[in-house]
Amino acid sequence: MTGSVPNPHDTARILVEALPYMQRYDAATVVVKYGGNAMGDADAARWFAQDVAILKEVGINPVVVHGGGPQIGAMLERLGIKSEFKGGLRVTDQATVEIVEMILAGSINKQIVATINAEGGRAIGLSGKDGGMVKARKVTRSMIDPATGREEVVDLGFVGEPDLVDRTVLDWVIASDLIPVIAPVATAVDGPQTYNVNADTFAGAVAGAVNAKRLLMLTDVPGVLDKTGQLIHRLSIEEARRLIADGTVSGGMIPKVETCIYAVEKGVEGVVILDGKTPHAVLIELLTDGGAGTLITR
Ligand SMILES: Nc1ncnc2c1ncn2[C@@H]1O[C@H](COP(=O)(O)OP(=O)(O)O)[C@@H](O)[C@H]1O
Ligand SMILES: CC(=O)N[C@@H](CCC(=O)OP(=O)(O)O)C(=O)O
Repeated sequence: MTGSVPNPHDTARILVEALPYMQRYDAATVVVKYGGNAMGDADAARWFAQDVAILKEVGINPVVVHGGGPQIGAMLERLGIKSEFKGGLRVTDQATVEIVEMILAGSINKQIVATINAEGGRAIGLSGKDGGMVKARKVTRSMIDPATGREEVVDLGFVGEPDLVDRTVLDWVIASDLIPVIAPVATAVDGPQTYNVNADTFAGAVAGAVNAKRLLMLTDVPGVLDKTGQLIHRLSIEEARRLIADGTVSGGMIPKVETCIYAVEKGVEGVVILDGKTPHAVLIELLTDGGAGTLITR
């Protein structure tokens, strides 16, 4: 940022240009999934926090769901705990789930809350456990074993997917001047066991439950890329499914695109996968013509 003072006329023009967008999203809920790879440096964290605080201030209701995959990975490595991903999901034993909760619901959640608050917002940190918001069931996946070529069921341990979302607490928070910031850990449907939930999947479940108008998925790539590395600007659900099936979409992008499909089917009007490291990505996407990334719609 330069230190130059903006011309007041330019500021007024910018605000007027944003007016139709503010009206379009007035009182709407927008779920923003803030991926661990999108978090970047202190400047990027501040831009994100400013965007979220401004949205709330102009009458839009942001709900932040955050990840932290790389940060969990770094802590597991420091502790000498081996970790592997299968189909984009972290295999999670009891020791790992304890670290996952510590990093997600602890340090990262509080860091995001503190940064939003430092920018004048009023954020409150929650996890899927709070208020019984999200109950998870164990994920079962069958995958092709590369060694044998045979399909087999893989046990991912304490990896869950949202089974029930109770929106009661979220509704209270959304109706207040608080901005909810949610870590993707949940309890089991049938007891207090902690489950590690992929943050994309979690964000999709929350967006569906609160009838969000938009779901923004902030990551570290410009959006969904085709086989030649070019950005795909728009995708239908069918096209998105095809990209997963033919392997164009792989790794961490799989749960992201699956989530987009789920959210659109649940009635979210549009889901956008975009680069969260570009300055003010959220504001530009919602309040200007300059939206970037991949828009997935019906
Ligand atoms: N077709 C694709 N287009 C874009 N990214 C892809 C694609 N296939 C796989 N990826 C990978 O998915 C990653 C994003 O997922 P992930 O690392 O889980 O991000 P986040 O932490 O933001 O959730 C990208 O950095 C990229 O390496
Ligand atoms: C089951 C599973 O894979 N959980 C994820 C939760 C965090 C996450 O999803 O973070 P990002 O959004 O930064 O990728 C993990 O353990 O890394």
